[in-house]
Amino acid sequence: MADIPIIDISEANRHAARQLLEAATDNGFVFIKPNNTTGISASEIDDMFDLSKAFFACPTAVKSECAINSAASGKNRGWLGMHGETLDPAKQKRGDFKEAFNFSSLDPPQPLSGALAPSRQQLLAFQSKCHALCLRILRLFGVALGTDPLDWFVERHDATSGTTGSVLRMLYYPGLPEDVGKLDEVDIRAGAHSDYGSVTLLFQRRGQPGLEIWSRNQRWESVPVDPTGDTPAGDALPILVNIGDVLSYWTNGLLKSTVHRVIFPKTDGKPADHKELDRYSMVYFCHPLDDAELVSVPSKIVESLGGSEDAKKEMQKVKGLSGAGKVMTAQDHLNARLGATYDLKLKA
Ligand SMILES: O=C(O)CCC(=O)C(=O)O
Ligand SMILES: [Fe+2]
Repeated sequence: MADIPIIDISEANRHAARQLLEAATDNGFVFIKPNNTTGISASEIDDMFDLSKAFFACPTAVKSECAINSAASGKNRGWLGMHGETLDPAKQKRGDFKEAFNFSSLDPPQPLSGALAPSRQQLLAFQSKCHALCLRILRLFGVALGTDPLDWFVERHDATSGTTGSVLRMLYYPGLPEDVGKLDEVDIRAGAHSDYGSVTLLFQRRGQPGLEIWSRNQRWESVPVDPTGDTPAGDALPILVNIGDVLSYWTNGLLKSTVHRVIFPKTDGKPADHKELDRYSMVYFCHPLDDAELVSVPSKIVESLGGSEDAKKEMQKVKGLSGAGKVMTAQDHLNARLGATYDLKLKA
């Protein structure tokens, strides 16, 4: 099991900022203790999972009405069918064994079909609560790093002052679709990748494991669904938070954007073929404003501790994407990353 701490980020915990920073510089993953501070209740999360299940159960023709990257949905919004994305193209022969639905609050509103059609307000409310939680976490990182100003990260995520690539994503990994035949060794539910934005929130379900991280011990370690082991039924599970590439770039690699993947459930070390081993998860990918620049955050701590050799290599890659002499923006970076994992050309 991966070593991922559970942190209480309420005012009552005076050490929250330091604890968050420690986790972020270690494995780059942390659980947030559910309480009133997160602003997201157990029933709101359950309702979202009910909605997700109902949507993915709709006929393909219905889901296709809001297909991802269609002219109607717009870029990176809408429904993505089985194998529609390949998160680790160097390794995978087939795309990810998953379906997804990406929702963003940008104008014009994206089309919603099937079970989602009457639920726009619910999606908007949930995504805005996720964003508020991310801002709280970003504020704490600013405090922990002594950034100048302390809200340097927060200011770059102020959704009232520009557009962003932030997306709420529902994910469905079916047990084992009947038509796939035998699984190949490299077949995977979600290929190894790091997240592209600043902070990611992940909501998981009891009894539906599968997430693994490439830990500081240089091996795959599984991430628990309930890290306390005994969260009472009906209570919210801790929310998983991980650092994305942008927050890593801003901090010269001090905060770790850790590679992770989702594997098929196994019995006796082999992929299981039980239909009941579906996995549903929900992710909020928090991104900075499109025009935010990928530069180092003003912080003495980042100056003195950031800039490991690995981080420098990563930063060079990003600089390579932006072209000579030009500072890359969050939008340039996101477009480059999305373009590598699926076809971004808008279709009719
Ligand atoms: O479903 C999961 O647990 C993780 C999904 C994920 O890592 C992603 O979509 O970026
Ligand atoms: Fe991810």
